[in-house]
Amino acid sequence: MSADLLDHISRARWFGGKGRGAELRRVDPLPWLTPPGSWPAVRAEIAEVGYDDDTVEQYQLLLSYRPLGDGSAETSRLGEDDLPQLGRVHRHDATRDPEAMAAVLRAVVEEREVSADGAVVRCRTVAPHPLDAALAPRLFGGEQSNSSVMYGEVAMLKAFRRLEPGRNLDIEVHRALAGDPRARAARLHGWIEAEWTTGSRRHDADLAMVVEQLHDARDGWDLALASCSEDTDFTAEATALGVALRGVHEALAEHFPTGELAGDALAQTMARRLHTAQREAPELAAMSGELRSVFDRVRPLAPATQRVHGDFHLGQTLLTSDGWKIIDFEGEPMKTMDERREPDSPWRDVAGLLRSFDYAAGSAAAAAAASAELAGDAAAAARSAHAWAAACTGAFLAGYTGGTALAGGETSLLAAYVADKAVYEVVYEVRNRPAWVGIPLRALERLVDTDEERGDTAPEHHAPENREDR
Ligand SMILES: Nc1ncnc2c1ncn2[C@@H]1O[C@H](COP(=O)(O)OP(=O)(O)O)[C@@H](O)[C@H]1O
Ligand SMILES: O=P(O)(O)O[C@H]1O[C@H](CO)[C@@H](O[C@H]2O[C@H](CO)[C@@H](O)[C@H](O)[C@H]2O)[C@H](O)[C@H]1O
Repeated sequence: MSADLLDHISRARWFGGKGRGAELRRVDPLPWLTPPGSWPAVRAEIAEVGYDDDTVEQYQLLLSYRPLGDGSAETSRLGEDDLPQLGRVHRHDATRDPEAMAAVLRAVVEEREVSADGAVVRCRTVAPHPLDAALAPRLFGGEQSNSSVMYGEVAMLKAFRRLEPGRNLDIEVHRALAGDPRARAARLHGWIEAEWTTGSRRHDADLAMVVEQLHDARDGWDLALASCSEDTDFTAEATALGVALRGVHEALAEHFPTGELAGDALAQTMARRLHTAQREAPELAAMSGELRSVFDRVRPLAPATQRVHGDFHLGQTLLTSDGWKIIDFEGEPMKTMDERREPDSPWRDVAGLLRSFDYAAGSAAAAAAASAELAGDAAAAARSAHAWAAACTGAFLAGYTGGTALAGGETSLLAAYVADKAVYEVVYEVRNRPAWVGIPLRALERLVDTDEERGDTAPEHHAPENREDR
């Protein structure tokens, strides 16, 4: 196994196992996506990474190989190798090698299906599609957990890095919603799937998806943070985002199974998540009694369930020339695939976005406090940021509900999901961005205080009892 591959993985932005004692156990090459004799030769290779705690993860390496001295760019070069089929070659990260990514698109457009040594890779398209092998590839340089490449102004290919068995959730949802005008999601144009064997184990996973490229797409988080920092009105955007989420939920409810959740079980799951979270964030213990009361209020309810986004936040929204679009339907990264597929209450997504407005406020207030000019007036900056978030919350809920006030049961459900999401965020921040952990912790403290004062947990809006529980 080549040392350059471990180096490539451990430095990559998409590698989730940093600092966990990762060991590269094996690398299994899949069949070539390119025809014999063509350069660069491109294929996916599956890296199995093991950790100290005995867990194992599989990552996709998308690699291209070129003859030595072919003058190719050094920026994408990872190392050198001797391959039986190719001889002495340079190995490149294909996602940084435009010719390689052009070859990948050609394989998709031609719906190529290749097999070797018991492994198979199938490229699929969804008709009608605008894909054309001549579209020029351009690496997407933004923040992300996979690797995306844009093709002309038409399509985006997202190569999944950490592989999960079976159908990828993003593909599953985009495929189901394709053509539904309520969906506010990019259209699915194609995907690449694979099956292979390691030892006696058979694996199957999706390697990549190709979707419609959204134009003039501005990231919802960036827009909201800028608006909050400058204290401009974001309520029209928030209302439109509520309308967009409602459309997506209506479409998801039609295309995936629906059901009902026992309130008791929901309260128990949330309480269990809180209990587990306290191991990593002992600060939660001081408010766990009050938070349990918030969860207990959903016990008498029987909320309707359906497929939801599952990890909805401003970073999963894009404001495009065609209005708001919602992306990344892969659910919460800390849940198992089965958990992420489970029908859930749509209030989970509503709560996710409310938490995101609070994050924008927390982040803007922290930046204001840190800036020299405003240091003297940090409390005023925080008040203004929280007033901004409260206005966005009201506007978003109005868009989502069509202006109908929430019923008591809905208010309790929403408050429980808001608290549950903030508990999740505390753990997420402890693990990934310890400097941010104060944002969800302060939100939980406020929620608990408000709950004690009011005897309920309405997130800053009225809740007359005039709607059925959804
Ligand atoms: N269909 C699209 N068209 C244009 N840009 C997109 C599209 N989908 C996602 N993006 C851009 O890619 C970024 C990462 O997308 P995301 O689906 O969250 O990737 P990841 O799963 O790798 O984190 C988004 O923030 C957005 O800027
Ligand atoms: O986008 P991912 O699916 O990887 O989601 C994870 O990371 C998010 C951070 O990038 C995290 O979101 C939290 O921080 C956001 C600001 O950076 C904020 O808008 C969200 O409301 C907050 O939850 C998300 O929770 C996590 O699953």
